[in-house]
Amino acid sequence: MKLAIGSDHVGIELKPTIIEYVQLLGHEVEDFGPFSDERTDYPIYGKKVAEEVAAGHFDGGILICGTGVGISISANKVDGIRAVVCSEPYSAKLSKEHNNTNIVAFGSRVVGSELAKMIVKEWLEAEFEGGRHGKRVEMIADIEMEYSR
Ligand SMILES: O=C(CO)[C@H](O)[C@H](O)COP(=O)(O)O
Repeated sequence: MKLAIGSDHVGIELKPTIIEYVQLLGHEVEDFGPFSDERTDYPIYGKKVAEEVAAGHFDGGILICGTGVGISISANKVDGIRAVVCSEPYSAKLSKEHNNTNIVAFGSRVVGSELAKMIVKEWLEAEFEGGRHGKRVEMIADIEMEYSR
């Protein structure tokens, strides 16, 4: 898979470990910043990665901030994005199988590097099941359409 990754100043510490890990799993990954640990604002990077994924330039995205919450909320504001914030691998796996998530997020203040790797691995290896879940994901898109300007 071709993946986009981004963080904020809190998530930046964990980011190289995750980049190295996904490369080890055989994926290609591009970092959309930040590139220093100077305090910054997570919506910048949530939006950047989400736009890249929504445009079809990448197969999926990985986002890291302190909790994973702000950066995933920001990503979810971009049309076509279904970002999940996870602190355990089960939800990561099911979020792909049932909800066809295209971005996984987590918090570097919440999970350690080993748990983060497990979350990423489960998410990358899972596949959308379609069927009854397809209809529900379409219903999410309908809500998005209803509220888009
Ligand atoms: O988790 C986050 C957003 O959900 C951010 O990483 C967190 O809010 C950053 O806080 P601070 O500026 O105090 O380091």
